[in-house]
Amino acid sequence: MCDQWKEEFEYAVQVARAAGAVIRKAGECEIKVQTKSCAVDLVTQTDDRVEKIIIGSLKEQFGEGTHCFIGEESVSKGKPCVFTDKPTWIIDPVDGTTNFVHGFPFVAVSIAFAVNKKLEFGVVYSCIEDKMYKARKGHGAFCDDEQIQVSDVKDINKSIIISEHGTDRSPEKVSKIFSTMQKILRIPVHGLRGSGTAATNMCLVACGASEAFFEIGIHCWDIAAGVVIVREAGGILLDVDGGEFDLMSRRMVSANNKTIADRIIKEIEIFEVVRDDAEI
Ligand SMILES: O=P(O)(O)OC(CO)CO
Ligand SMILES: [Mg+2]
Repeated sequence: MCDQWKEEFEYAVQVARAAGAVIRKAGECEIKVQTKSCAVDLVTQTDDRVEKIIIGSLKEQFGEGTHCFIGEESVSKGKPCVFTDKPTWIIDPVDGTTNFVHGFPFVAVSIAFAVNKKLEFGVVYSCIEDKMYKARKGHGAFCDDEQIQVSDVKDINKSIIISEHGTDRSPEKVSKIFSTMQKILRIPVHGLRGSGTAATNMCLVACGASEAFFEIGIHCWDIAAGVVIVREAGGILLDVDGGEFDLMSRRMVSANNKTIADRIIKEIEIFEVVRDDAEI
């Protein structure tokens, strides 16, 4: 029982590594860029190709009938984002597409697996850095073969906090995002950072480089794998209002401990986003 999903986990690590190699190679050639929801929400042929490779490999290995798949590019092409109790793979083939397009060197493959809507394991392959972050429920979190742990800092004044700006440039949202960031900077914290990939940001919390990462507007595929990695590294997940974390809500605070999380939550200006599992 304790080794349940071990085979799936180990296969996911292999698939993520192979997918990362495809992304690295594609980055050496000319990248054709298209847009999705708005002018700054970018997608490339590599996103589509890598998602097909990942889902194809998983289907071949574990059968199409029993497992479900939520993939960023499939959903953006109209596949409903339905999260059921069935074994479900949640995949972001290229997290940090904008970074990939610009050659900004933080791009990750994110693969998570959930059963009964509970996340069982997560794999984040930061493929330019060649770092494999992975965690299985109850088995700890690792970067390559080294076990990782969140930072033990409790004093917000000694923290580095991560957040991102997202792709929604409506004046109201941009103003709330920057107002929150200003308030956090003025606490003061040691610094505000953002790698451009939510999956990598969560791994930076998991390995103790940052005390917290929060964002409103991220998607389940950006963070699902990171959620397991942060939890297994000893960190916590909360909603931006301090309530229970909900993977489909597009709102998240991940932190090394509750003291840091609560302090940040006090400053977050919340704005509305449409849930990932909303019926459209
Ligand atoms: O590059 P992607 O997959 O669009 O994801 C972004 C946020 O949505 C970075 O995490
Ligand atoms: Mg993403």
